[in-house]
Amino acid sequence: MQKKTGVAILGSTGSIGTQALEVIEAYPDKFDLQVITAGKNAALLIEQAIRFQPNTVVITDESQYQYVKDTLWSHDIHVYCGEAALCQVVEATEIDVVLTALVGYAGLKPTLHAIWAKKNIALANKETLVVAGELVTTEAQRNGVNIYPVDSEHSAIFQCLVGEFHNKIEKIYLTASGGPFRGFTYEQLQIVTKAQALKHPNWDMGAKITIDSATMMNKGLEVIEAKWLFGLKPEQIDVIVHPQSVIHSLVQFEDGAMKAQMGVPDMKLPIQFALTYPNRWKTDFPRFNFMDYPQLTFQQPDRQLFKNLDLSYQAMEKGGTAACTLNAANEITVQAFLEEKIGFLDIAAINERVMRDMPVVFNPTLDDYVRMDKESRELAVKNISRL
Ligand SMILES: NC(=O)C1=CN([C@@H]2O[C@H](COP(=O)(O)OP(=O)(O)OC[C@H]3O[C@@H](n4cnc5c(N)ncnc54)[C@H](OP(=O)(O)O)[C@@H]3O)[C@@H](O)[C@H]2O)C=CC1
Ligand SMILES: CC(=O)[C@@H](O)[C@H](O)COP(=O)(O)O
Ligand SMILES: [Mn+2]
Repeated sequence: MQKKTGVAILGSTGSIGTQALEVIEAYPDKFDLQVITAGKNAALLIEQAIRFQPNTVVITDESQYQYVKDTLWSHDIHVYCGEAALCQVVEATEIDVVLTALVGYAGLKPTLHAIWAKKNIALANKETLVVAGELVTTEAQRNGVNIYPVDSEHSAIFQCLVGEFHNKIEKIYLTASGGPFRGFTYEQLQIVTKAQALKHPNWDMGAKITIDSATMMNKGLEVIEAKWLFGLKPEQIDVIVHPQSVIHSLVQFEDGAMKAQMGVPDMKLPIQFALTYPNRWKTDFPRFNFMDYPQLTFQQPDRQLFKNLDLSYQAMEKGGTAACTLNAANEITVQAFLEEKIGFLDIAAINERVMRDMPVVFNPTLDDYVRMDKESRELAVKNISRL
């Protein structure tokens, strides 16, 4: 009998995490769920732990540790809490692959620890590569670790590259839905609400990425993610708005041939492929029906109105800690928008100011990233208080 794949899911209570559990549940004889973790949602973590009986659970929010531990006392499950625990639990011998489904900068250190422990990574947490792509990809190479993309666009590119890894990429096109505010004017964007911004036209996702999609920062983060995953230069990465989100992205090779990967917008397929590469396992995921999509359309993104996309290209061109700064500012401004402390257009405006005013450290160490993340957050908070 073939050995089961030992899996750790960091962020099992989120949108990607819960869908990953559906994938795991469909193959009980092939996956061995070792670790699940949550930020604050203790109730769901407990429910998942009882259902899936992993070896270990972590609740990052320390105030909920006793509750989780007491509730799971009769189960043979290790319970830990805090950020440091995330970095430790990924190192367990039984784990083959770590799915990074937590959101934001919090993903960086656990991912690095998993890489240092020589675990393959199924990467949903794009911020890890945005913040520290240089360090993370170097460490992955040094440790012989594969990083399999989960993000739908990067999974699409990766699927197009299977059997083509020896061929040179001329260019890739990342498709963007354009978000809920595609086609809006400046005046309209001035008065959009949090509730409107949280309504993505095609995908049901966590709050932070949904706001990022609305500001097109998500596409900017994905451009940087693609640079590191596929070793591309900025001019080899283009963004095309495709409102239907059916073509998940495209690769153009040196002979001019283009390959695209398409399907209904459903994250379970990219999650599963990241866990089963190079194999495809039979699923009952929804199938594509051409008659549901009589027209697939394309347009240029509006880079003047959706400034975050350009800021991401600028950060990528600058290199060093520039993207770490942009990401930090964006995490603060998105949270402030979600708390209704700033308006929609303030997000990109403050991100731009923080990028302009923060120095850039080149050839950064992990300590440099940690410091620049902290200082960039502080500067973003200062900018918000000045509004
Ligand atoms: N959702 C999607 O379809 C897609 C998501 N992604 C990327 O995947 C990642 C996850 O996104 P998504 O699932 O939507 O996000 P969610 O907000 O739905 O879930 C985030 C998860 O991370 C946990 N978490 C949040 N903050 C922390 C923290 N500081 N420390 C530890 N754990 C934390 C949450 O725990 P809790 O809820 O218990 O507090 C939850 O389990 C993001 O980087 C996103 O950009 C990429 C492509 C598509
Ligand atoms: C599902 C996924 O991968 C998201 O990143 C999605 O692509 C967001 O949509 P936007 O194209 O609107 O950013
Ligand atoms: Mn995506």
